[in-house]
Amino acid sequence: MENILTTTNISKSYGPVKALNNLNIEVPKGSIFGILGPNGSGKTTTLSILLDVLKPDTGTYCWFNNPNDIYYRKKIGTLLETPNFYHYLSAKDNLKITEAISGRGNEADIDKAIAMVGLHTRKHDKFSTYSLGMKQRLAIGAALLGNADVLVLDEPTNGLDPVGIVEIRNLIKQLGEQGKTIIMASHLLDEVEKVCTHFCILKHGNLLISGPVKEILRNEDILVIETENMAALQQLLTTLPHFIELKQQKSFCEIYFKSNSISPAEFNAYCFNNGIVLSHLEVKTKSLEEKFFELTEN
Ligand SMILES: Nc1ncnc2c1ncn2[C@@H]1O[C@H](COP(=O)(O)OP(=O)(O)OP(=O)(O)O)[C@@H](O)[C@H]1O
Repeated sequence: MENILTTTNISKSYGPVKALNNLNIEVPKGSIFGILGPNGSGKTTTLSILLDVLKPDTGTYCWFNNPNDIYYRKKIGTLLETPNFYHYLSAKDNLKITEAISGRGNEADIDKAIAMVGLHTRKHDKFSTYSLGMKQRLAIGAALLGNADVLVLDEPTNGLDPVGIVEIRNLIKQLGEQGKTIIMASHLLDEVEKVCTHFCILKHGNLLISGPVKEILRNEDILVIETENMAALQQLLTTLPHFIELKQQKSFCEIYFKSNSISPAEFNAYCFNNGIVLSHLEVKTKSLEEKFFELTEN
């Protein structure tokens, strides 16, 4: 898959604080790429460098596979902090002002951007009458002006109520389906898991992991089972080469295998043929939360 962005060994310090340490990430075209990390992990520093607001101490980055593309910023819409819209003006008039100040887009783009963020029927209403989610959708609309191919969003659901959060998450997914590449910083595991196709995790400026959400969360298969014959099962598991570990919960247990090593049907048959009857068998995907704590604790 073609990459929209590649970074090579980017480092940045603020005095004694190493905010980024040799960051190497690749963002595939058309992905929704989450930059995940706790407060102070280097997310905003990363976005600021990628948008040329801040210079890295060392390292390089390349947008659109073309290091000589001097117009690349025109193809990137950004939402780094909430824009100051005029409360007494409509969505359309606010975006006209944004367009005039930024020089991005034209009249037709404004209507298109408003339609893309689902504010078409409210475009003549005053900004002050909008819900929080609508206000943030308009901010994303402003980032879309000029028909940006890429959106860079810093914590796009910060400060929103639950309804607003759902609105923004759905909008980001829709824009991804329409072919936009979206790079978003977030400290919410759940958000990244629900919205992103790819992600990386930063901690103290170090990259812990990067790649497709599905692959990272699927490098182990977990089977949740119940049986009355636990002792025999434990004995049997030691004979399976791809068995990793067994975690005993209250009434059931979780069995970890290397990825794609045994299907649930094969495991069930293997148990049955060895005299062990399973009263429950279910496949579990590791949550991003489990993976995150596993990575950050190591
Ligand atoms: N202008 C600055 N001067 C000094 N230190 C800074 C500056 N900006 C950031 N830092 C430090 O660099 C580190 C990374 O900060 P950064 O804002 O990039 O992290 P973040 O992951 O975006 O955090 P948050 O989620 O809180 O926004 C932190 O330790 C922060 O205190």
